[in-house]
Amino acid sequence: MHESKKDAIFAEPLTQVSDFVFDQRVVEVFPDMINRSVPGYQSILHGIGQLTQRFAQPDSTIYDLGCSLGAATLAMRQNLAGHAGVKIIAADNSAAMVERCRLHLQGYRSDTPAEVVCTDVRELAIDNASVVTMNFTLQFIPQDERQQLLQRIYSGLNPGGVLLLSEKFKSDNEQLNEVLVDLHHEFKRANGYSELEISQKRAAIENVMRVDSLTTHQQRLQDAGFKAVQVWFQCYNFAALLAVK
Ligand SMILES: C[S@@+](CC[C@H](N)C(=O)[O-])C[C@H]1O[C@@H](n2cnc3c(N)ncnc32)[C@H](O)[C@@H]1O
Ligand SMILES: O=C(O)C(=O)C[C@]1(C(=O)O)C=C[C@H](O)C=C1
Repeated sequence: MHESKKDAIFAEPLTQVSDFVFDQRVVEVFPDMINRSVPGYQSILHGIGQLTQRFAQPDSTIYDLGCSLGAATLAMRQNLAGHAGVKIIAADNSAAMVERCRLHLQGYRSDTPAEVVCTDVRELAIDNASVVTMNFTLQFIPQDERQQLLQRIYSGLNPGGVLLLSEKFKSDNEQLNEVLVDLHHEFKRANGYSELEISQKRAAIENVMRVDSLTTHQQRLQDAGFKAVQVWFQCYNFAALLAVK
């Protein structure tokens, strides 16, 4: 995944920055983009693998919602050897992502079947699930539809099943939020992004990626019915939560 082309999508000055879309151009540079943009991305993938090994139930389905190129699917699949009757359904509504994801998964051998479907996750039936992963996807769903989606995920999970939810978030404290945003920008600078790239990317995602506070996420998960919720990873304004049914 690290050997992808370098992300230079926002490197040149744009007269008008359009809303960010997961199109073919993004597909080509996505592994580089996400590794240089999300602090702890590789650690989160590793943790998703570990948690999947623990919580996957025999003869159940595992979901990767907003799978992009299948990084979380691969992390989960590598940890499912010996889990009988488990299959993975990975879903994304970007046709370009889905096409490349299918090719990518073919490059790895596994006994766990993985199907990649091109659909809006809000339309996907979730059933007999033991692990549902949303690795930086909920943030792209309109805020007023997030509760309903979480509710559907909860209903599709078996007792003891888990939701693995990773999100960029904002702090409830305005001053400390600025600190977190600043540390994240420093991280991007250290990874070779220029001020122009950072500010143009920020403008591009502003309207399509609305972030909530961790308090809001925790409250929603509780309201959906999850009996236990735990943050298991955090770096600056990026966090991963484990919610158990
Ligand atoms: C930041 S990427 C996710 C990264 C990926 N999960 C990983 O671990 O590498 C967000 C993905 O969610 C997808 N997405 C956004 N809204 C969606 C929706 N309503 N239904 C399905 N996929 C969606 C985008 O196409 C994109 O591929
Ligand atoms: O680049 C940023 O500032 C991000 O917020 C990163 C982020 C994410 O959080 O999912 C945003 C969009 C995608 O390109 C990949 C990563």
